[in-house]
Amino acid sequence: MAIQNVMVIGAGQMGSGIAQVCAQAGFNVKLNDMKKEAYERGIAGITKNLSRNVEKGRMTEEEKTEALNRITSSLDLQDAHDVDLVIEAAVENMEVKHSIFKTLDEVAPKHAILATNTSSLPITEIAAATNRPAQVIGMHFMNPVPVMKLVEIIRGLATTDEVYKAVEDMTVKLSKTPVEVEDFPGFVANRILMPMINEAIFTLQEGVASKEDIDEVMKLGMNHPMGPLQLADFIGLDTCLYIMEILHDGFGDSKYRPSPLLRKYVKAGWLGKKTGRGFYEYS
Ligand SMILES: CC(=O)CC(=O)SCCNC(=O)CCNC(=O)[C@H](O)C(C)(C)COP(=O)(O)OP(=O)(O)OC[C@H]1O[C@@H](n2cnc3c(N)ncnc32)[C@H](O)[C@@H]1OP(=O)(O)O
Ligand SMILES: NC(=O)C1=CN([C@@H]2O[C@H](COP(=O)(O)OP(=O)(O)OC[C@H]3O[C@@H](n4cnc5c(N)ncnc54)[C@H](OP(=O)(O)O)[C@@H]3O)[C@@H](O)[C@H]2O)C=CC1
Repeated sequence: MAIQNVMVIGAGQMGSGIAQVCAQAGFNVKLNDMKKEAYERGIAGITKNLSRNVEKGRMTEEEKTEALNRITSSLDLQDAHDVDLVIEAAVENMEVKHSIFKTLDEVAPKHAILATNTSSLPITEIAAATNRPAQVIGMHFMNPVPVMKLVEIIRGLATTDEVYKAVEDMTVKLSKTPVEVEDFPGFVANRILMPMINEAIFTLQEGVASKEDIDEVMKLGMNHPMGPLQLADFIGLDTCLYIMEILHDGFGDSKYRPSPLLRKYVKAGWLGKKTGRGFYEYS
């Protein structure tokens, strides 16, 4: 199954990173979002990252221009009519993903693979919105996409070996390392990472230490590159809350209950770095 034309849905922090690495690897990319401003923000971030690569001698100015020329803007899902692979990276919400996958199933060519970058939502349930569940798969990149090596690949109940292999090959072409994971709440990455972040938020809520000190303990004590509260801000507190709710619902175990402080911040619109304020403030 040859993949050349890719559509990435959602030009936020994950979608723009995915579009960047696909374009750098030689794929033609349509970067779709509902708003032109979101696309423009996404492409500005990609341009900045590629310019940094040129400055650092990792690519030439010509290669940068070629990569940018491979990315085109899309504001309409109908543009999926000629793609081989879609990687959906819109908001972490089942209703939104169902609606996107339903439309994609109607529009995309019969052979096209429909992948989702969901952090935690069941692939099998997303696939059920389509008439091609055999061609639906999870392709879970890590943030920041251009830097992080891992992609969790998650099969839905019906995903075929051929589709798995095509996505695995594509991941290697993107210079990433694929790891196969079963369709279980939070997969592997977030089943382990997110309870740690949630526990750090409970630790803050209970006044055990300041946010800076909680982060310092994990950075200096465990050699984590970022403390858990800084990482939560980086991921997005809305996404962290969605993931905890999926774990809580999926396992029915109270150990996954989201911290009330996390809920409060999300209700306040303090979503982390992307909104300028979360546990920390960003200018
Ligand atoms: C929620 C989910 O579903 C799954 C997830 O993704 S969970 C989140 C997983 N990600 C992590 O855990 C990230 C943890 N943090 C880190 O690894 C590091 O702090 C970091 C890579 C983000 C930054 O590294 P750092 O050494 O602290 O800072 P810095 O020196 O500025 O950056 C290192 C390199 O990464 C690049 N970089 C940092 N942020 C970047 C971004 N957002 N986009 C592109 N490149 C970025 C920098 O440009 C720099 O590259 P050079 O080699 O050109 O210098
Ligand atoms: N943040 C992280 O660390 C990681 C996130 N993920 C997953 O990636 C996905 C995206 O997350 P992230 O990039 O952080 O989120 P962002 O909020 O940064 O970006 C999401 C983008 O998708 C847009 N969008 C929302 N609905 C639609 C739609 N129907 N069609 C097209 N675009 C849409 C949003 O527009 P608007 O803002 O206008 O709503 C926004 O521009 C989520 O499923 C998340 O769980 C996976 C790995 C890591």
